[in-house]
Amino acid sequence: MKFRIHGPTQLKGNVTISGAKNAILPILFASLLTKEPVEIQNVPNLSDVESAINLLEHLGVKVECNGSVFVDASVISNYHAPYEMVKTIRASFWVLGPLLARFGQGVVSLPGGCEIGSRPVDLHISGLQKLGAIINLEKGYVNATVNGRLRGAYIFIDQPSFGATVNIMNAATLATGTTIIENAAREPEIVDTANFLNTLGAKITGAGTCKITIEGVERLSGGVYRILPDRIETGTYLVAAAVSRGSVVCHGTCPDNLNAVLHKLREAGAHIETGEDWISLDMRGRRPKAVSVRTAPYPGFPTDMQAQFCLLNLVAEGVGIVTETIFENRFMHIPELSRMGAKAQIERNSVICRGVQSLFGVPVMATDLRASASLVLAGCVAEGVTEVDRIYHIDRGYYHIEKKLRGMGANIERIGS
Ligand SMILES: CC(=O)N[C@H]1[C@@H](OP(=O)(O)OP(=O)(O)OC[C@H]2O[C@@H](n3ccc(=O)[nH]c3=O)[C@H](O)[C@@H]2O)O[C@H](CO)[C@@H](O)[C@@H]1O
Ligand SMILES: C=C(OP(=O)(O)O)C(=O)O
Repeated sequence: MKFRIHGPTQLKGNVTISGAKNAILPILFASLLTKEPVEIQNVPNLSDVESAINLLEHLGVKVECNGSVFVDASVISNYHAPYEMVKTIRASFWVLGPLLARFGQGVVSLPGGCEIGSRPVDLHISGLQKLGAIINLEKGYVNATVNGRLRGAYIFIDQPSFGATVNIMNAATLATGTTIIENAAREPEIVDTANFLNTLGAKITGAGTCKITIEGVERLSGGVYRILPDRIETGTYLVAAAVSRGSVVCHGTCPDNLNAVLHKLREAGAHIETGEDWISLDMRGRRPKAVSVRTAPYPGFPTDMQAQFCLLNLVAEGVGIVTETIFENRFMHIPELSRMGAKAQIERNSVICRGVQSLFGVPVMATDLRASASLVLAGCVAEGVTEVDRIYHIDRGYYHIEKKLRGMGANIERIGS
């Protein structure tokens, strides 16, 4: 499958934002913590969600998708997440905490590295060990058990890892006593996961700050929960308008979760207004100005918006430096954008972007989710035809990107089988 894009187009229009990928995935796995039925609303139709559901079904969970996603984890027949499934979706490592907490056992493949870096899971493992888990690494698998229930503990995470915070917080909901996670990640999706669990009767406070307190409960109930909007999808469509000198209104989003991104877009010359659940951006026909960004844990500038801002700088007026501090190999879009005429120079974990007036269309290869998004947006502003190959990466995290971009006037079609 490829996207074929004819450009350039000044993108203008309205986009409705879907539920957040990085919230639905931890929440789906957290549903394992209760034997009562759970209904999750506003679930984005993404291949990552499909992969997560496949893994839950492999464990014996009943899942029904019918507008909402209904999860019934009353009975589990399997505690084993095989490599074949974990490698397709790294987030599946989040089954470990819930399996241990509710069933006292879990065997999960080590996820290994991926396109953007080595992505270790040592902080997940040491956190679960502090909760009393006995963990052995055997032939690429994490084999974890606990005698009785997990036990609440004080856990200082060496760096504010999103993934480790989720795994430890979820596991601690069913532990005996109180767990404190210090130096916790603060992403809105952590807050969403905590809110979901609290809806089911968990006692989590402090999510969204660097100190999360979890008072363990014996069991969780069922419930209904609505996923928060995707802030990275929102940011991507805002950049789509910015790089094409166009305008967009993103509906059904949460402006408060995008402060760092909106700040940089304003610095780039965008006129931005926000309401309770919408954001509008208007370039008034002007070319963006280059901005320097440095990725950092939330509320800093998100690593998941880094590729899109590289593109912004590469078509902007001036020179911008983009520094990636979270993942060591997240510049795979740069060689592809250079083939489209961009002027970029990678120096260690920074890329110096010298804006050019226009890019030209060529065949390019998507390498990871956000890199793919930057290539698709580049295709929309480039002169001529761009073909973006390997778009399964983009389907992991963007629901119907071609339809949403067509709604903004893009000439983009999905081709091939
Ligand atoms: C800090 C950050 O921006 N995290 C992003 C990252 O979360 P994700 O959970 O993928 O990554 P982490 O937040 O866990 O990683 C942050 C840093 O900690 C390191 N690390 C992590 C776990 C561990 O056990 N050991 C270890 O050394 C990682 O290599 C990385 O350098 O991707 C998610 C999905 O795109 C985003 O929603 C998160 O905002
Ligand atoms: C890197 C991302 O996701 P994942 O952690 O699921 O690979 C992302 O959402 O940009």
